[in-house]
Amino acid sequence: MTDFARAVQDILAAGQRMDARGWVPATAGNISRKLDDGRIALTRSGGHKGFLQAQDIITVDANGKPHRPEDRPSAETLLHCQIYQMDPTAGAVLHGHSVASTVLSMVETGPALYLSDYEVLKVFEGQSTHATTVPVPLFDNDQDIARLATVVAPSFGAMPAGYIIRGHGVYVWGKDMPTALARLEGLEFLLACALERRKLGV
Ligand SMILES: CSCCC(=O)C(=O)COP(=O)(O)O
Ligand SMILES: [Zn+2]
Repeated sequence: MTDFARAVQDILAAGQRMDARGWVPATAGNISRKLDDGRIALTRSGGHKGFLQAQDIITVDANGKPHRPEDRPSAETLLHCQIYQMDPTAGAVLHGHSVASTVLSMVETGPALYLSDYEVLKVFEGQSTHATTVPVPLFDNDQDIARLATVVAPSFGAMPAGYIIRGHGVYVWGKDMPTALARLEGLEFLLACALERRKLGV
């Protein structure tokens, strides 16, 4: 099996898993996987990410240019390319639109959400104890993705859990698809906990 064929399998399975958890409503979300030759396999723009088929996965270069000019890659391709560029260890990127990330990022007006004292924090890079605080940067949403990328850029290096676009959703990555999925599950679990605590007022 080729690396591209494996990447297609990874992306289809990730889409189904994210859909099962309610993180990719309607046509929301996008998913990518870096290939051994440096190309990026990612989802086409539009379509439900829980029902992806092999033909819904295309390849772009490191700048987001599709290898086949007729292909229309995800509208957020540049954010995927930026992550691969800023973190050379990244092998997969996941973007979802969960209720918790959407609501919390609109309620919190500061520059970040802070997650403290949860055992699950250990799912993130470099974390070995619950007794810590992990910041999740918040960036205002922008339909100009290139401009949004320039706003996100200075925060790379300080984002062990990924980041959130306000009122939009999360970006998470990892060295491979299983690692990216584990981090997404960890972050979404913690955001759900934070949302519950806000509802309880504790
Ligand atoms: C209805 S979701 C709006 C677009 C978006 O935020 C998204 O994640 C999906 O865009 P894509 O072009 O990757 O399908
Ligand atoms: Zn989105």
